[in-house]
Amino acid sequence: MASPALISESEQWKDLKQHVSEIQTTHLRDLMNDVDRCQSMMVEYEGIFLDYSRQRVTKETMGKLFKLAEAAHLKEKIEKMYGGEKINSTENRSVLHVALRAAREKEIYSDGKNVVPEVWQVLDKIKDFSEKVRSGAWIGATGKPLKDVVSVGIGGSFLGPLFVHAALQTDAVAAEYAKGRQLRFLANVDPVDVARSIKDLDPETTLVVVVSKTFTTAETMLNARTLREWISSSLGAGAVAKHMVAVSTNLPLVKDFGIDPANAFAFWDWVGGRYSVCSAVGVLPLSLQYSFSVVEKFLEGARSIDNHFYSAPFESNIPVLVGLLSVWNVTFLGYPARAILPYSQALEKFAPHIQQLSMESNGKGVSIDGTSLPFEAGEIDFGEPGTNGQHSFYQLIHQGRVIPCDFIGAVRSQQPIYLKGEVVSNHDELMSNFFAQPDALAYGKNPDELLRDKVPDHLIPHKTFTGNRPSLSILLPSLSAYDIGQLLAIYEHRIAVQGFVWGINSFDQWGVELGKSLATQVRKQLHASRVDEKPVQGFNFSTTTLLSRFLEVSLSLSLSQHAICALSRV
Ligand SMILES: O=P(O)(O)OC[C@H]1O[C@H](O)[C@H](O)[C@@H](O)[C@@H]1O
Repeated sequence: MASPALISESEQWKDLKQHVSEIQTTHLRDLMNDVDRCQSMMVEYEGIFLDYSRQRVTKETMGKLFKLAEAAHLKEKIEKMYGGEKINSTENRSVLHVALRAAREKEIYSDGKNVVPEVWQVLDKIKDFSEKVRSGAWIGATGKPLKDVVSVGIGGSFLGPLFVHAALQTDAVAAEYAKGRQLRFLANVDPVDVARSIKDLDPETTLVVVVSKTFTTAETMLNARTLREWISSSLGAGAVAKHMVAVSTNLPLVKDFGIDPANAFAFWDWVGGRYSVCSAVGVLPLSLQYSFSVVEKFLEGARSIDNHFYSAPFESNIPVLVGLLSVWNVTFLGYPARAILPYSQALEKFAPHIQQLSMESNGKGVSIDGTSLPFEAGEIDFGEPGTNGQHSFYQLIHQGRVIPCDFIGAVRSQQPIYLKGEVVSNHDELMSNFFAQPDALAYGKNPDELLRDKVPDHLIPHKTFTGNRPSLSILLPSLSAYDIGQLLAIYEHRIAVQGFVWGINSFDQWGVELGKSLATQVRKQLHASRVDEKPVQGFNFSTTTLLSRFLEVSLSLSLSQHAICALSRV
């Protein structure tokens, strides 16, 4: 029998819908008393411990979710992805970020061609180039070694590498390799970001890596031209060849830009931007900073999860479990958001990366066949490292809106401190919160308990915690490059699981196009008004008013003065 066009028409979906009312009668306070249930909701893989007992699910719910996964052909979809089928059907592309971290001898095909050899060709090239730069064998135009790197890119060409960089910065092994070197990122087209990214850097000792899958992204290309100007105005146009390299799928445009194709690092259209951190997009800048050997460990970590995701039964498959739980929370329980709460400062850029990964992948309103979805897909991701978040937005999570939370912690700190005379080490202090918060959310505090605590009557409603707020906990052994690779891959695959079950295309992003094309119209208008004093036209009343005001106030600055201002500040 053919599958229904929409997963929401399946019996398994309807069954879960009905099951919601049963779950609504439960409270986590009671569910947590069932040790057998809790035990069944703990999974371990290579020292990564997942505890999802604080989700609003019973064993029966999980059984129904596994049946839903079957109805959605989850296993087949995963196999299609790994098999290089063009599952990104609106762009007619394979989705093969798993090939980016495949072992050298592995075979993964796209369009009938094993892509692994070319992946390793680029990885070998990165290893060779990064070793040359790091050892001083590759020198700048004035003969000095290049110790600083500015990686210019935005979106998927920025957020993943930034997350990994932030995480490796305090890892003892990685930090040792990074001594005396700096890695910075330039993403925003805001000239303020240009100024920040090159503050106190010397073009003579700086290498600029332009990272853009398409090599057409307006922000990145203007930033790249700006840094090209920064280099050539100081060292001469000939210096660009020694101080600028590129990562892209569009090598002809790299050449047109003036970067020697020999210094271009390729990737392929079967790598989505937000899934590209394991391509040269992340591997090149990170290898320049931390050495290829460290980054290779990161790739190996991601690979271990790729194998786990592909082969583990759903009941013990971490990405599948957390993906199904998110589908349950978003679509069946109606919780629109998810908080990413790493109890680790090293993971401070994890939530921003997951925001793009998740919201650009699953923020869709139609099924893969183009049918409007009669249910909500995608979720609002946000987060901050604990404990900072506790002193900020946790109030809302405890007593306001219900937001399923991901608590992420590590057994070992990257930077342990134990002060003599303190009750616990600094890491144990941090982790006390990691263990306490999920129970506070699950159990809450009821009026009877407050009465027993002699809380005055008028404060009881204010001090009551309803509890029954779902969370899951992921405890990693440590935060080495390997662990970071694993964490990344868990979330990449989790998001794919969600999209596969919802029946959407998680690998396109048409929703970002409209704003871009309207910006092109505005850009033309700004140019015409500033250079030829043309009036604002073709926009609605509000935009015309706002644009005219912007132009009137700033028109006194001519275009050339703008250029001078920007460059002098640079
Ligand atoms: O790497 P690029 O081609 O410069 O693209 C950078 C980013 O811009 C686009 O608008 C997409 O929304 C992102 O998915 C992409 O990562």
